Parts: sequence; structure tokens; C-alpha cells
Amino acid sequence: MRVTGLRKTYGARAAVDGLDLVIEPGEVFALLGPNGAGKTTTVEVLEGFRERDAGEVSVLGEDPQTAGLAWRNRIGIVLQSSTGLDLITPREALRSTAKVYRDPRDVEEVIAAVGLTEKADDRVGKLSGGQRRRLDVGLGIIGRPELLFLDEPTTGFDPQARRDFWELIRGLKQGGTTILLTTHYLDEAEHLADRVGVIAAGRMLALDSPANLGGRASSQATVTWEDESGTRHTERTSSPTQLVTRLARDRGGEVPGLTVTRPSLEDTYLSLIAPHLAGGEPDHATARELEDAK
Ligand SMILES: Nc1ncnc2c1ncn2[C@@H]1O[C@H](COP(=O)(O)OP(=O)(O)OP(=O)(O)O)[C@@H](O)[C@H]1O
Repeated sequence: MRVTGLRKTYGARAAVDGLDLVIEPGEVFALLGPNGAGKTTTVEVLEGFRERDAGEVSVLGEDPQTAGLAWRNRIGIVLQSSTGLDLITPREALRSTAKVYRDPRDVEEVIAAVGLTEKADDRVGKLSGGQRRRLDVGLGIIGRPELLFLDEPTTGFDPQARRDFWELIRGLKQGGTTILLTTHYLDEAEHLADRVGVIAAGRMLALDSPANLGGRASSQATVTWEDESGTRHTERTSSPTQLVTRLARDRGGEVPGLTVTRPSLEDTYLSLIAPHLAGGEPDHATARELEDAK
């Protein structure tokens, strides 16, 4: 997938403001950014649901704006919420969606993979928020997509469901599926993504592996330990191994209360976006109304 100079404006405001992005086949890419950053708009352009104002976009070799049904069959989409399924069951929803595709996954396998075996014959309207979301994911993968878009897929999941979902995504990746994920959960991005892109105000601020984002891997470490009297010490250093070795030598063995930490992905993310949060997001509702009224 290749995006060059993507731009989308609503009224006078640019929601996406000159975005460049290349995602390799088989990669899991996480798009991060604060509310209103332009993630959903970007993803909707890539999915062919929104027209762009400028820029070049190629997804699975085609322009989503003009690509046809054959192209759509090769992509899977999990939107922020699906509607209109309340009166049928997850099994029925998956069966009827599977019929749309040329080479769908087995419905029973998908039900098991998303952990809905026990709820497969309940009405969708009676599912909990997290169970509903699992169904959304099932519907997104039933067509065996080459490329899967996941918009905030685990919102409302309990911790176990989130782990199960991560396993599912790893399995899809191993099977060669390319995945573009948007999420507000930094741990999710860290666990799943080969690379992450941080966007704010429609621009890419940083793009790297989770380990290296914003120079994380080479940033200073914080070492804390306790001395003989139990007093805590903290030192920031770019050579923590040397410091720990010296402390261990001085103590002749174990260093009490020793911790070595580097900035978490969340720390790095928050410092990247901090300059873009000043003043907050102005008046979205009005811009949205303007666009929807068109
Ligand atoms: N249909 C629309 N009409 C007008 N403005 C819109 C429309 N959709 C989005 N916007 C505006 O474009 C900007 C980017 O919105 P977008 O939904 O892409 O952000 P996001 O990064 O997905 O946010 P979130 O994390 O809250 O989902 C926001 O300022 C939003 O108000």
C-alpha cells in the first residue's frame, strides 16, 4: 500500500494534511494519534469510502476511489461499529456474509477463532459490547482478506478477550494477511505492530518500529536502587549496564530494589503528541455537520 501527499479537507479544515505512508505486504501497521488526528479519515480513504482532495493512493495495486468489486473482495474491514444485525444470530450473520466472497473462511472456524462458540446462536442484539465487537472482527475476516483494516478493534474487550484477539491477529499475520490497525491502546500497538505511525492534525509525526519510535531504544535509562540504609537512589544514564555492574561489584552481589526502565511506548507517544494538544480540538461538530450537509 502506498500513500503520497494524501489530503482531505472538511470545509476549510484539513483532516488529513499531506500524509505519506508505505505499508509492505504481510506487515502489521498501527496508526496512532489523539482523537480527531485524522486516522479514521485516512483509513476510510484507503478503504474507498471517502474521496480524497489530493494525493496518490494505491491499495493492493489499485486506486480505492475507482477499484471495483474484485478489489473489494480482497480486503476486510472492521469498522468502529456495525449496525442492523440485531435480529439475527452471529452464525447467521457470518454465514450470509461468507456467501458474498469467492473463497471464504469456514464459518465454524471463524466463530471459534473470535471466541463466540457459546453465543453463536443468540441474537446479536443480546450480545455484550465486547462480544459484539468479536462478531465485527469475525465479519471482517470471513472473506479471507489479503488486507485487513481494523478500526479500534478491541474497544470494550476485557483483558482476556484482548489477549485472545492478539493471538488471532498474530495467526492472521502468520498466514500472510497485511493489517492496518488504528488503536488508542499503546500496549496493543506494541504487541502487534511491526511498525507504528503517529499522526496528529493530519500529519505523520513519527514512523518506526514500536521499539525505536522517537529514539526509544537509544534513549536514556533510569536506574533505581537502594543503598545499605534503605535510601532510594535514581540515576539517568545512557550506559545502564555499566552502572548496574558497578553497583553489583560494590555490593558484592545482589543490588536491593534494582530497576532499569526506559520510556514506555506510551511515554514516547505522549511526548510526541504533546505539542499538538495545546488548545485542544476546535469545533469538530460544526465541520462534521457542514460535510454531512453537502
Ligand atoms: N464527515 C465529517 N465532516 C466534517 N468533519 C469531519 C468528518 N469526519 C471527520 N471530521 C473531522 O476531521 C478530523 C479528523 O477526524 P477523524 O475521525 O479522521 O479522526 P480520528 O483520528 O479517527 O479520531 P478518533 O480517535 O476520535 O476516532 C476531526 O477534526 C473531525 O472532526
